[in-house]
Amino acid sequence: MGKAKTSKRNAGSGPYERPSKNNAATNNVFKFTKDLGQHILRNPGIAQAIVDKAYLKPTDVVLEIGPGTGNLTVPILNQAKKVIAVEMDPRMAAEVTKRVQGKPEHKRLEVILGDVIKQDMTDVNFDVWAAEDLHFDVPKGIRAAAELHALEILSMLSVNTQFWAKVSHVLKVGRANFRPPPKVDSDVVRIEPKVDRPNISFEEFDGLLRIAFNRRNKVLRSLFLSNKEVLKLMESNYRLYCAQRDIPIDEGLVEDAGEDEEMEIDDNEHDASMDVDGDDDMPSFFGAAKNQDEGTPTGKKGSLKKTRLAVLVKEKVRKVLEETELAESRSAKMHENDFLRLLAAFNAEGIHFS
Ligand SMILES: C[S@@+](CC[C@H](N)C(=O)[O-])C[C@H]1O[C@@H](n2cnc3c(N)ncnc32)[C@H](O)[C@@H]1O
Repeated sequence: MGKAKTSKRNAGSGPYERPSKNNAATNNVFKFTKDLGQHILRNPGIAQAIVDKAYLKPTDVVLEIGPGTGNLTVPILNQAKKVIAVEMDPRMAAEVTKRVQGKPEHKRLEVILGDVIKQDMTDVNFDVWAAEDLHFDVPKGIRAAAELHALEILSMLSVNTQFWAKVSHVLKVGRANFRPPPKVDSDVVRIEPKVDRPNISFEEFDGLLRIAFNRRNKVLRSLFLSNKEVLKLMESNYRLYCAQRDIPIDEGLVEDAGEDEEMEIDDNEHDASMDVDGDDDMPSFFGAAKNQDEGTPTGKKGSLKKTRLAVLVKEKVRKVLEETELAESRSAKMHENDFLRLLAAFNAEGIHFS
C-alpha cells in the first residue's frame, strides 16, 4: 500500500457526529471505533509523562503506530527529530495532521494511511517505535480459536518478546484516562532490543512455546506426554535428527501396556487439574481439542502397540521433564529462563521443535 500524506485528504463531515471547529482531542466529535482500539488519551499530563519516559533524543526518528488524534504525536514531535505515523482510520489520520498544520512541526510529521500489518515497512527507517492498543486483522478461519486462546497467545507473545528484547514496566494508566474508557487499565512498557540474546534459534524456541501454551491450565507433563500430535511431531523431528547423524532407529512395534496405564492416570489427573472456569474443551493449536495418545489398539483392552521409536521418544520426554523438575509446571506461571532450560534439556536428548 502506498504512502499517503493525509494533509491532502479532506476530513469531511460524514464520520463526525456533529460539526466542530475544534479538534477531536478536546471534543468528543468522533464516533470512536472500539474494534480499532480507539480509546483516546484525554489527560495531556499522562501523554507527556509517557513521552518523557521514552527518553527521546533530538536525533530520533519515531515510528508511531496508530497515532489516533495525535495526543502522543505532538509531545513526541517536541522531543524528536521526526515522527512517521501509520494510521488506518482516515478520520484519525486527518485529525493528527490538523494538529500540526501551519506549525513548524508540520514538516517533521509524515502520516502513512493504512493498516500497519499490510504496509511494506522495509524502507521505513526509525530509531524508536511507539504503539498503543492496535487492531490486527486475524484471518476469519482462525479467529474463533485465536479469541479462545487470547490468554495463551498473550502469555506466549510475552515470553517470545523476552527472547528478543528486555521488557520493563514504565507506567500504569487507569482506564478513566481514556475516552471512551476501555474495559481494562493500561500499562506502558519499554521494549529494548537484547544484546545478550540466547544463542538458540527463534523458530525452535517458538515451536516449544506453541506446545507449552497449547491448552490453558495444563501442566507440562500433560501437554508433552498426552497429546498424540505433539508426540508425533517430536517423534518425526527425532527421526530427522537421527537420520542426519546416522543414528539407527527401531520402528518395530512393541506391546505398550504400561503407556496405556499412564494415559489413564493422565486423563484422571487432567480432570483434577481442569481449568477452574471449566472451558477446557477449547480448540488446540494442534487441531483436535482432546487429542490424547491412542497408540495402535491390539484388540486387548488397555494394551497398545507402538513403535520402539515412539516409546523411546516418550521416555526421553519423561526424563527431560523429571530432570528439569518442570513436569507439574504450568506455562503461564513459568519464567523465560524455565523455557530456555527446558529447550536445552530437550535438545540434549536430540529432541527439537523446528
Ligand atoms: C488507542 S488509539 C491511539 C490513541 C492515541 N495515542 C491518542 O491518545 O490519541 C489506537 C489507534 O490505532 C489505530 N489503529 C488500530 N489498529 C491499527 C493498525 N493495524 N494499523 C494502523 N493503525 C491502527 C486506531 O485507528 C487508533 O487511532
